[in-house]
Amino acid sequence: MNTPHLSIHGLHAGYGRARVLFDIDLTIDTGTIACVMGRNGVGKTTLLNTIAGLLTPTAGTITHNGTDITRHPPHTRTRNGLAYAPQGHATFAPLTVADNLHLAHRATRRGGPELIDAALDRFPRLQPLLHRRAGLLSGGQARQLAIARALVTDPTLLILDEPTEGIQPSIVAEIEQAITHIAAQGITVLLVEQYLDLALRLADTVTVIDAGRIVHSGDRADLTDDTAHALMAI
Ligand SMILES: Nc1ncnc2c1ncn2[C@@H]1O[C@H](COP(=O)(O)OP(=O)(O)OP(=O)(O)O)[C@@H](O)[C@H]1O
Repeated sequence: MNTPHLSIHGLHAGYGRARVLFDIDLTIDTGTIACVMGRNGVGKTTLLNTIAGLLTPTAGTITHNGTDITRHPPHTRTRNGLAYAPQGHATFAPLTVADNLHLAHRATRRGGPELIDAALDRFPRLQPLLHRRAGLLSGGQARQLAIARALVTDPTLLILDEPTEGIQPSIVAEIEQAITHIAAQGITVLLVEQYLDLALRLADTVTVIDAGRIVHSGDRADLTDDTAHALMAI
């Protein structure tokens, strides 16, 4: 039996008086890929931001690796092995690819320089671009850099918000392969993904959110593609 790596209980969150998430319960086992799905604006990014510590929940608890991190600031969560690649191009545009990786690596003080080599092995497309400014990368290259930046912090939990959004198919396939390898290394992956087919290929568990509440949560293996499509059409 797997050990729960991330446990969320009774989580409520929002922005001021705008309440967005209601009573979220979610448990993710070590080394599995959990996919959170739902239509635009249902609260997926809000959930990830709350887990990463960018937003303080109004109620509930978040436990990572056995530690209650609900009130921990984001940098403490990162030092304890949580890495977050947010939506969009989460890189420092004026810095080179190499400097982006070194900066992220130094910030956490977890592991040695071999982490940078390992991240580049995972995304070989970045290797010849090491001296290019991140702001000059294509959308797909920037997305790979954002995930590589998360990887060099030596995470035990990798959180990815729509890693394939707006990206050409060949790079989507590379990102899919990288996520599979990352989980096979024992890293737990929490993924928000709008592209249903990709999500269903990658996921061990699927959680569907609608209007800030979980409307489905379970093993991917127990979900037929038809049911998945029906859930996403809610
Ligand atoms: N900073 C903010 N201040 C106020 N309201 C916000 C803020 N960010 C998001 N919201 C609102 O919270 C709700 C949930 O947004 P969220 O980004 O979490 O949804 P989502 O499911 O990730 O959608 P998408 O797929 O479009 O990213 C939406 O109604 C959104 O307008």
